[in-house]
Amino acid sequence: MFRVRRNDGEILVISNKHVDELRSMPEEHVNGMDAHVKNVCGRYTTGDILLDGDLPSRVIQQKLTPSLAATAPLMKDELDYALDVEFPDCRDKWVSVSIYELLLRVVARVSGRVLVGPEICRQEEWLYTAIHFTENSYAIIMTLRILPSYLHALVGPLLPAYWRVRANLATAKRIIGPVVRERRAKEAAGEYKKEEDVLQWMMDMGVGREAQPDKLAHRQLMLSLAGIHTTTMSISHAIYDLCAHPQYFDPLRDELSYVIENHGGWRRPIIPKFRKLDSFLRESQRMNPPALIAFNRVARKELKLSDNVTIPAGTHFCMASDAILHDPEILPAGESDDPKVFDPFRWVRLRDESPENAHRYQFATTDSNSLHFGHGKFACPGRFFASQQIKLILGHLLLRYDFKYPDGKGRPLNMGSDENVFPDPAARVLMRRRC
Ligand code: HEM
Repeated sequence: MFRVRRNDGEILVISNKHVDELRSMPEEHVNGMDAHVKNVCGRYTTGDILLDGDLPSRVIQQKLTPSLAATAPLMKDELDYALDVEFPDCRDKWVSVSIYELLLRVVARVSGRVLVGPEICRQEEWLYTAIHFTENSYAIIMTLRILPSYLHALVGPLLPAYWRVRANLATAKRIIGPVVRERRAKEAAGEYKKEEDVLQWMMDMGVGREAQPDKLAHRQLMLSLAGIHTTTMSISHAIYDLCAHPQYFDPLRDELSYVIENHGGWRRPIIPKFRKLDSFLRESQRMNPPALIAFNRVARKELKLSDNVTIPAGTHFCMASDAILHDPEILPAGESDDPKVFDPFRWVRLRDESPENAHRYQFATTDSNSLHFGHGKFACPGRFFASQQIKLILGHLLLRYDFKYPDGKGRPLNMGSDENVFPDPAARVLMRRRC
């Protein structure tokens, strides 16, 4: 157990042997949202809405995740459109691109189809707002974190990004509010076949204030913050890893082609059958995690853990998710004993080893050692959707394009800011159309 000092406060890093007793404690004792709101400087980024109920998580768990197979064809249609409008013409020639920047807009479009629905997901103003809300929020977070907390109230409102976030919120309300009201009016008139999207499910499941159009718009921005850049980073890392280890292009493409041909094509529920791709993504995330720490929680009460460890009330604590998956005692054996070696099919080999492993070790599976999506009550509810979206997009890219680094270039070093890890967004790769 040790403390990490950030300028805005201390975080206690505790052993993951405590995960199982902590993950099921009531949220009045151990709270994930308190830690998120602190991490995203909620008062200044408007992220404090996360403390105002858990409507998005309920909707994702109860409606989106069970409907993943049904949403896949909608996402596929939006992806085909997005690739046509966003990707460059690279037939018969190699073209240099910032794959991160291209993917950001593709992910905003494809996830938008399922989150905000067909009326909104192609509106340029929405795409701009959904993407820039996160960038403006991080500009606030990273500036304020340089300062001690007692200066935040003074400095926060002086930051241009503070006002840009509020402008993004006003735009989201202006775009989403009329759609909510129109859907409700049509429903009242009995002439509306409900859309199958998160906006509609939030309209249906929201209770009291939660269902107000302005609140729904704000929640949609928070979902953009939770899902667009994170998903883009995972796909970018995977492409950077593939270009650094090009011997894995063929096995992944063979699996994709085999499954598509033998299981009815992209419109059928084939994505869970991409087992090598799943394993590759999990290993890529192990090597390039979203953050060095995870399972951020705040103790709302003093916690007495089973081995007499006491965590005082008010403590922000977390676990060293990156170090855990680089610990040779913990990481399951792979082709090498060295945890620094990238072994993308180690997880699918483990899954094939025994029937009880069949559903373990997947990209979206969390356990006490695999914490990059959190674990337990506050674990990322969107991870199954993210997994589907990443495989859909990456699968299409691998079959449609070749990728490589420019001559003399290799994998760009990851970038970091406090605990967060990012792929270099400006790094360039070359791409060429294959078919
Ligand atoms: C690779 C992509 C993603 C990563 C790495 C990621 C990671 C995380 C992590 C680490 C947490 C905190 C878990 C905890 O405290 O135990 C979280 C929370 C959450 N995630 Fe994700 N996530 C991803 C994609 C998504 C997507 C696509 C959605 C939405 C559809 C989503 C929705 C949420 C929500 C609603 C929360 C709860 C906190 C909040 O509202 O911000 N995530 N995610």
